[in-house]
Amino acid sequence: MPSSPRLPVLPLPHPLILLPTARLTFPISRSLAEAILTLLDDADATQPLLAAIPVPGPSEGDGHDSQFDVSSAINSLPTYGTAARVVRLVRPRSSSSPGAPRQPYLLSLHGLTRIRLASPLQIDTTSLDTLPIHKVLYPSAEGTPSRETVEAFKDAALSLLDRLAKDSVQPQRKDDWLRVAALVEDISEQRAAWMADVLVAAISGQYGDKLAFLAATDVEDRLHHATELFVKQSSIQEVSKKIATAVDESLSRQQKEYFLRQQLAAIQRELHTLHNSPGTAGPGFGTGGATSELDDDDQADADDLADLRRKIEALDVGTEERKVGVREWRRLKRIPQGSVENGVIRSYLEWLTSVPWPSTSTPASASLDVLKDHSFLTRARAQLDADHYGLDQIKRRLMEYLAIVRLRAIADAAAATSAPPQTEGNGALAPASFVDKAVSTSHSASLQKSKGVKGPILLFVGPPGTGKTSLGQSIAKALDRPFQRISLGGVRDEAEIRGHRRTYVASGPGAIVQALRKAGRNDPVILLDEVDKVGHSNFHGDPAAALLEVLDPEQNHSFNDHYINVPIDLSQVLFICTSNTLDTISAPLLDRCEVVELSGYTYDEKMHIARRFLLPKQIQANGLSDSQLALTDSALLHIATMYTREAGVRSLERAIGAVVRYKAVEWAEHLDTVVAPSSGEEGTIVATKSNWHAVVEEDELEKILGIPRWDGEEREREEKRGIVYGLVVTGMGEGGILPVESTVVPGAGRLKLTGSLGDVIKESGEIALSWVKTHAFELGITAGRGIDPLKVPDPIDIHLHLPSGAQKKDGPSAGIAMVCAFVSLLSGACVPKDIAMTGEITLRGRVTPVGGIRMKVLGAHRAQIRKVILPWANRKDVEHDVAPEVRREMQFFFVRTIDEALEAAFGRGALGWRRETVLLESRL
Ligand SMILES: Nc1ncnc2c1ncn2[C@@H]1O[C@H](COP(=O)(O)OP(=O)(O)OP(=O)(O)O)[C@@H](O)[C@H]1O
Repeated sequence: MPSSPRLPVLPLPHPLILLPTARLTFPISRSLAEAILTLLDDADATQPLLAAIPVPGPSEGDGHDSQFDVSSAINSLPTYGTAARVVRLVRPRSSSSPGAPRQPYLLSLHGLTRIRLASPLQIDTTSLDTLPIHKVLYPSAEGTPSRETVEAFKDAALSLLDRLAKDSVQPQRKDDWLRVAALVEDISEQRAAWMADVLVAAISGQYGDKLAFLAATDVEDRLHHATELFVKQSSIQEVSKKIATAVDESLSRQQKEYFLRQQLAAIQRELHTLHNSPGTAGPGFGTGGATSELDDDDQADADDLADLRRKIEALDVGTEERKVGVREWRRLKRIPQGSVENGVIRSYLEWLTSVPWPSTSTPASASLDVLKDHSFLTRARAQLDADHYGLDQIKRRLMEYLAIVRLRAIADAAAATSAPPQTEGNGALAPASFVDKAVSTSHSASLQKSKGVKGPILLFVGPPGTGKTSLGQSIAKALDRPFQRISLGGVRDEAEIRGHRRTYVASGPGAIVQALRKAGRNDPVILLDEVDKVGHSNFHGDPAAALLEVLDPEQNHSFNDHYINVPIDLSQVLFICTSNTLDTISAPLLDRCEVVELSGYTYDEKMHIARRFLLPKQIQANGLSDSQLALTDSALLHIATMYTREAGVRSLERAIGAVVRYKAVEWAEHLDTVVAPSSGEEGTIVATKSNWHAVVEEDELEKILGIPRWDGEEREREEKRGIVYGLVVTGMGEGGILPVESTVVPGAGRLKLTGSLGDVIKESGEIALSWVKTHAFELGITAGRGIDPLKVPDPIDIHLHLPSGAQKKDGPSAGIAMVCAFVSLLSGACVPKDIAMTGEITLRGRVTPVGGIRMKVLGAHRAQIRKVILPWANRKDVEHDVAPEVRREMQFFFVRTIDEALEAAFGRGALGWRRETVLLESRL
């Protein structure tokens, strides 16, 4: 070790640092190189020594020698550094071309030992051309570190070396680290400090940490610094390894999948050419070399993509749908084929392009031509008549509706033609056309149009099978537009109408978009079936609110399906709603609709419908002809009255279908038995008709349809104390009769009500009993005024029951039936079994009007009831709504008070009235 206390000082450019035992090569300026050359010359044979002093950056400066400041040219250097031997100075090669930049000189130093500058030194590090000679001190000889410090150092060093060896990709490097680890394990305590210098110089670490390590002259201190540095480096190494592995894994999975798919495609191509080459019949492929469209996946895929591209190109430039289509197409191209994301985007694009946008749908002129035609209304009427029997009022209403649709469309078209001409956009999907221009399009024109006056939205209300759906179909046929039906029964989730957002797995568009796609036009007739059964606000959103948006002419020109996520114009769609009842339809929805009531058919109408529509339809559907099957009128009526008792004709159609099928089987068996096996020609079938019974009589029906369902109903209906018949409308909108049964049980004057009754109907029961109690003396039930008939002579309870206990019942219209039941029960008089009644009562004894009269009267007629007691205020309903043939066959009593109702029910003088009553009877 040289003993000279003065050495030339070389500041190392930031962030270089030279530790004892390490070697460092770095570029220096020409002037500095010349200064070092002079040193070399002076030193003769020996290699000259330098004091290599690190020049810290601003962040590291303060920790050690605070005078250092890189921003100024004159810097105070730290007072610690390394004595280094100049190993080599490389002169740059002179360049052949004159203008080329000169290569720098390269200086190699070998660190020997730590030194300290005897006094602080100020130096200009930016323009250094001489090496200042300065007095240096060699720190005192190193001592031996403590055992614990050395152990901690070894542990940290070994774990770092182990990690470095593990993470090394090159085997040679791995071996090197392991060899160093072996050395560290065997190192003695005296050599630990030296080992620390070697290791810290060899690994990468933070500059600040290394500076601190260099500044530590005390051995113990130095080992602590080294231990810290190793621990820190180990964890950095571990984290970076983890990140690298994670990134690597995800990348390699994608790449692997991509390569495998490519290979698979290549193998399939090879196999395909192999099987298609002449003379090679592939084993196990059956068809030999024959090509099947199922084999050529690649081609089909390419065709699909080309088709998709064409469809996007067909969208109008500047429209939202086009912009989204183009954006998604670009994404599709970026994502590897076969990946999940690719499939998701593709199916989205397929949906997007299959929506009938104004630009891609049938031109509006086509449907306008139909409407403009002078014979439109006549043809529409003919269509309605051809599809439906009767329903005169409804057909008249529909004709009005169609006339409005026509006038509106013609007025809209006139307004559109007087608007300024539209600019046509370039439809090609060439890259240049991807730049969407803000051109006005036919889409925006249609948005404009839709702001015109709106026709009403029809709502057909009626029991099942009364022709609501088929009326919708007839309207579509009359308008020559596609018909789509959306069933809303049981829809609880808004997404079923509006679609799921694309973030959902397996998301898709809602019912409206699906119907539009099936229709293939933007102006179909869409029937929203069973709007009364759509769910209301819940945690799945509010389907009723979504429906409101669809039906609201102010909003539906930009309907937003969550999946498609591009506003869709529904203003050209004709919506028709159907429902069984009005009770459960939300008020805002009802507000947007115009109600058309279909109450049900009389037996007479059913006979006509059956003969003209249902029977021919079933005969044709079952492969027979008119000459092979006929039903007598009495047989048809028997089916309608004894096997079905519904407002509509669906069960009737089903029953007729059953009869036709039975006869079809008989006909087939008949053919088998009479046609000789040798004569299998057509002519022989005709010849056998002579002994075939084509006509179905009434008495055959039991054999075919089983025991009549309603046979015993009339017989079972009893004229019994405490029982009267009320009139009801079921939840399906169907009218009918319902017995009101009451009986006396021992008790304490209470009223017991059963039969799934709601609050309103229970209150009716209380009112009825109170009225009867109040008038018990006048009615001859009690011997004196003020006597409670439920307490005197014996304390009793009254139990009132409405059968079909599983069905919920509510409403006030059973009021008079309950009064009659109580009066009958307490007086002993009976109400004849052919009388049914409906009407709400008040405590003062008035009878107030009720709803559903038409359905109730028709239901009563079907149930063979011939006398009906109704509130006086419902007189007009009967006159207007009930068919004349039904009115002719029935007797109506319109009553204003309970007194009148009792007289009508029990008959004049049947009750022991203790006062004069006035009966206002009216017969229609
Ligand atoms: N007036 C009629 N003339 C001819 N056929 C009719 C008539 N009314 C109903 N039908 C026939 O009855 C069957 C049932 O009718 P449809 O399906 O339209 O009933 P709906 O009222 O829509 O019932 P739902 O409420 O259950 O949907 C159809 O085959 C229809 O053609």
